[in-house]
Amino acid sequence: MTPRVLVLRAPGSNCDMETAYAFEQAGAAAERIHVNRWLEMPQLAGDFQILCLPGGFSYGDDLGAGRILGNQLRHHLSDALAAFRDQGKLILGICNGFQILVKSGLLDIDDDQGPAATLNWNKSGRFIDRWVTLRVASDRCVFLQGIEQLNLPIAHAEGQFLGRDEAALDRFEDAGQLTLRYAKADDDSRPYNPNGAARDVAGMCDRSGRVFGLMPHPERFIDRTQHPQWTRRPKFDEGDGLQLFRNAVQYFA
Ligand SMILES: NC(=O)CC[C@H](N)C(=O)O
Repeated sequence: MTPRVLVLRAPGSNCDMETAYAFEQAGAAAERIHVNRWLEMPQLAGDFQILCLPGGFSYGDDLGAGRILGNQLRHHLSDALAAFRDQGKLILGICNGFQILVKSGLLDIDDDQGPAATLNWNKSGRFIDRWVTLRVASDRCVFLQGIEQLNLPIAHAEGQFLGRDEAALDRFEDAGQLTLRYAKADDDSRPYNPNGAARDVAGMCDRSGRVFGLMPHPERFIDRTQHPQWTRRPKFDEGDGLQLFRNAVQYFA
């Protein structure tokens, strides 16, 4: 079966086309749909197997990155999203999409005291645009199956993952949710954790492993020529990000 992907657009999304392209390269059929169409017709998600929240600056990052779209999902599309999750489907949030997922309540972050983790401004207080090395830290996440290490670009201002306290981080860790971490690379002397994230977290999943959000951009490394050093590296076939999308497609095979 060819899974159908709903790539959700909102005012300020800017990675929706690349993300739809990445899913198509991996064998899915992707459609970009504006959030206002989904709000008019919540049942339209029933025709899709994967929901993807792409990167960008939804609603201009007003009130904090991802806050407004996260609230729209939480308050106006909660039934449609709960049905989507309960049917065993997949949800992926990339960069701004991760910020939206954190604020939407879909990542099993909230407890009886409210959200136990958030994405804060980068420690440097600046937007950071560079490549990072990542390692997969648990086998919980559907999207990361069979992947150990990745090289991907980041481009964000509000990407510092923080837990409410160490106990909250321990709970996520024990559940295998802190799946993707920034990692040291031998050939790179820059700080390996670019934004000061707690426990080097670059991405996390929900307890089922079917909802996943990450700050780096896998859709920006599909083809090997997208890597800044592709002519100097030993020959390789494809970008590191492609396998992540392929894993999502293969989940429905
Ligand atoms: N690339 C993106 O998705 C940017 C995310 C967000 N707007 C930030 O700057 O933090």
